[in-house]
Amino acid sequence: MSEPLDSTEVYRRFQLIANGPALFNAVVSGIELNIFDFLAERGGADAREIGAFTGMEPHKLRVLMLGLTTTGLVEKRGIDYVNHPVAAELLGKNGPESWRHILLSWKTLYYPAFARMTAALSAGTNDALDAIAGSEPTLYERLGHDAELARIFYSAMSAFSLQTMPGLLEHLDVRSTRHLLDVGGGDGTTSACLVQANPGLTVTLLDLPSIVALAQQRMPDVGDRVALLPADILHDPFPAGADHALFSHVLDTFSAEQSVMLLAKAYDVLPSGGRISIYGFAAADDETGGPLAARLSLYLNILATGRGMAWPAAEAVAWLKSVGCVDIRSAEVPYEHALVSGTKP
Ligand SMILES: C[S@@+](CC[C@H](N)C(=O)[O-])C[C@H]1O[C@@H](n2cnc3c(N)ncnc32)[C@H](O)[C@@H]1O
Repeated sequence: MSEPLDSTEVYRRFQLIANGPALFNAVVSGIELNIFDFLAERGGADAREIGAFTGMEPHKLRVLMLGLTTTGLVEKRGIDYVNHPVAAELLGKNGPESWRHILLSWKTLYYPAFARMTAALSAGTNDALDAIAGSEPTLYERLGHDAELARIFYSAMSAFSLQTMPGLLEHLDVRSTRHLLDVGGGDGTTSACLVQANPGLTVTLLDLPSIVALAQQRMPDVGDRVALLPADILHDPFPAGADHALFSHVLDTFSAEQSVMLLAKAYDVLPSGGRISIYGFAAADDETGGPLAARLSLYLNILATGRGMAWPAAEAVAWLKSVGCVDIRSAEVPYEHALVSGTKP
């Protein structure tokens, strides 16, 4: 006898997906109302105490706590609510690496755009971008018009970079690197972590002028070890002098043709023995998952740039080969990431 459908994993996942937008927003409300930190600080609290803290009307709080306990992120023990260890770790702390920044940015930028997915995919353009001020073709360029949106976006980007940094620091081989080019280095989170972890290393970060200005404000003090260079990486030449080029979470925002062109530009300015590393979300090579890669790929196509995806690692390997690299290595890293590196002979 076949298994009843409602006891299958796919059915359980279907229910989670179908009810997901409500539960996602309940978690965001928990963040915005500081419920996770309140529970973290106190080790737990009952509805009356949470009500006094949030100022919420008891019935509305009851409904919100139903949503939060349904996610499993908050547990009920007797009359007390406590954070599950996952909530305590990812949401209960308010540092720059917190998942709070990621969820708040998904609420503000991603999910309004996802409601327009069919139209954007059918049109073949990132149509959802028309909700963001400006006339430029990509989200990154339009963020230059809205300082608050840029802050929300880069707080999330930085949090994700910090969440995935241990994988990068463990697998990126910079033992023989003197000077690294951080291509599309964003707000400098990655550059700063790399120079802090590798005492002999200096970095030149390339990004759009408005993002370089943001990096100037947001980067921790790393002395003169990170140089910031405003550039349009598609059109401006790459500076000479580096012996390693890193593309961290960058090629996913470009088409395959543009990615190969960018890798060739990096290859051209590197000396013999120089390395190119590609780091980022990677869909499974057979393109059947996972969720982080699928979400990012959809977001890129309907909103951010209208192209690109969480490229499978096998594709990045082929690109490096096509520009002339040898000794190409690929490592799977947590958070559905891959690091693919090659050497210029
Ligand atoms: C997803 S972010 C990655 C940031 C950083 N490398 C990291 O790993 O956190 C992609 C970056 O590429 C930059 N970028 C996109 N198009 C660009 C262009 N044409 N010229 C320069 N930078 C660009 C964006 O401004 C953004 O900072």
